[in-house]
Amino acid sequence: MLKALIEPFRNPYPRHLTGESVSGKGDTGKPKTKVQNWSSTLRRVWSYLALRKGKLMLVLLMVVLSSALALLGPYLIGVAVDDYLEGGGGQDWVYFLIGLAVVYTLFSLTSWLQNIWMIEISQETIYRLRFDLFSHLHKLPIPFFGKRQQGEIMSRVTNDIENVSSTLNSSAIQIFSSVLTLIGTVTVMLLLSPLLTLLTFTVVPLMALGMRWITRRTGPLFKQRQRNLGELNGYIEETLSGQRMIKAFSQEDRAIRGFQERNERIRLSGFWALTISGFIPKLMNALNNMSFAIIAGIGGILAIRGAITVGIIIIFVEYARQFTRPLNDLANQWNTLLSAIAGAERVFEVMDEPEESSDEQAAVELKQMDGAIAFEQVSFGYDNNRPTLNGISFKVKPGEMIALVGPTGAGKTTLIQLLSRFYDADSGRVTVDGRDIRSIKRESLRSYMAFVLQDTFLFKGTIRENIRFGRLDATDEEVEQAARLANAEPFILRMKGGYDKVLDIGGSGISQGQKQLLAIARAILANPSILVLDEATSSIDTVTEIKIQEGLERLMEGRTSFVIAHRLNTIRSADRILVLKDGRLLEQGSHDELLRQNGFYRDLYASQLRKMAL
Ligand SMILES: Nc1ncnc2c1ncn2[C@@H]1O[C@H](COP(=O)(O)OP(=O)(O)OP(=O)(O)O)[C@@H](O)[C@H]1O
Repeated sequence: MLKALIEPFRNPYPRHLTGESVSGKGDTGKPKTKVQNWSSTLRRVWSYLALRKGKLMLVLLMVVLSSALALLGPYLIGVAVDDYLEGGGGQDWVYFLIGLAVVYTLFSLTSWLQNIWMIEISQETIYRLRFDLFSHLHKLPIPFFGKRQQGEIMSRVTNDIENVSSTLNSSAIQIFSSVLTLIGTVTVMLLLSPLLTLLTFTVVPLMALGMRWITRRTGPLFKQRQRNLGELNGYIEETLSGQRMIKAFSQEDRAIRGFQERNERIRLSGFWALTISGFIPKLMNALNNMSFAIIAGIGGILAIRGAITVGIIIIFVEYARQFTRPLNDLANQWNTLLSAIAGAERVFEVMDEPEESSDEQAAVELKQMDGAIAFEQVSFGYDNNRPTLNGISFKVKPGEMIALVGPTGAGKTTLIQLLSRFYDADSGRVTVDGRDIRSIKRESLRSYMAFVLQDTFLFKGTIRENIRFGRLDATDEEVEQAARLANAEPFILRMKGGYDKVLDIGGSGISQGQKQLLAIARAILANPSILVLDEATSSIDTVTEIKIQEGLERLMEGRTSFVIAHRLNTIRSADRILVLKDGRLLEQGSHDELLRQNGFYRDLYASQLRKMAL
């Protein structure tokens, strides 16, 4: 009902043109205003707001008061005029003036109070919501992140929450106050003069028709402009992230031309959309003036006939303005409200994602781990129809070094994911020190493991902090000792600032090899019982490679290690090699044993040797 009433008054300017933030898939700038489940989303937003129920009631009281005071002001002016004309002689003017001053001061006070209290409530609500969302994200299982783009998740924590926040701050209260003002104005108008009220309303259908006529034309143009804008954003992102490639192939001019074409399309659609919608304020003004003319003209005749007073005409002129303002406000806030509810829904969608299944009731904390591992007939598939690992069985003694080899997609990484319980086996079991890993608390299991991956993640922070990530309570001395063992110290000390040098996100200022050395230092500090190494495939200079090798050997000493191996010398020195192909464990044994078997491994090894020789 409300929606139908305000629909024609909706602001045709999409919010990105008016500088407001939009929710949605971030870079496309496309607002997502489709709400799937209104009632449950609103109920959940309410459950957050209700934590400040008392304050909220005070805000609502202020809204009611300020709306009533907004009605009272013009009414007092009208009464004052009548009083003067009816021979009051003006003696009461002082009282009316004082009355008006009190009304408008109270109006400002109540508006100000509702504003600051609502800011307090909304900021606290958003603070809780953001916290709940972020902590929930950290409890979600790895497959959740595999299924979604990082940017999309980010947009929920930032854009969507921001959207809810800005709506709670202003729109929610404004909508409530607009509805009250609208109801109040119409009621008082009807009480004063039903005939004049009807006449004032004659312009409303005209306004609605005019707005509809214009927005029907501008709507598609704005949509077009939004699509063009999304396209341009995508293009900018693509060309910026592909800068190296563009420069390497001297494609700068082509990139600029591509930008120009898209930019031109936005200019054209924007020009027409804004030009046509520019008629709206003019139309509203003209019709407003028309309503004033009707009130003054017909009101004048009615006043001469004694049906109404001049004061009532003045009240009507003011109320007519007050009547169209909330209609416009409501129409403009409607988009914001829809977008915020959609944003809240997207936030709750993530919060409804099931957490990483909780540990079994009987799951235990490990006091220590020797590092004996067994896979017993383990099968697993990312999707149910296609097994990625099939009946894998092997045993590893504590301290053994196992090389995992096999063609790309064979299942090497998946096997490690099962060992660290990022995923659970569909059938069969994985044991550590003879205990099914499902009966060990995940956190406890992972605390005995460390990973040195190809793509070492470095945080924005000092080198010292980055190494300390391996064990947060390590002393400076322990951090430096780990860096020395990892062979990382010489390069750290050569850098300006040494251990206190601040690294950028992703460690953009240091080389691939140096990142690996830091990762090794981190793992040494963690002192794990089980170590997982994913050897770098990219070429690293020989000197760094020797340093990495030495660091790794020190790291692996006395620990059970799994190496996803690409280097021949690693493979050769492994205690045992597991050869995987198409999710099956094809062969296992030492390098010499496998060569003697004359099977798949021998072919793989021969092809590696050929590559090295080239
Ligand atoms: N998150 C995932 N969802 C669905 N399928 C996946 C997922 N991760 C890997 N796969 C698929 O599982 C199979 C095994 O992948 P896995 O990463 O374990 O192979 P790999 O032997 O480590 O390969 P590489 O040497 O290229 O890293 C592949 O077919 C891969 O496409």
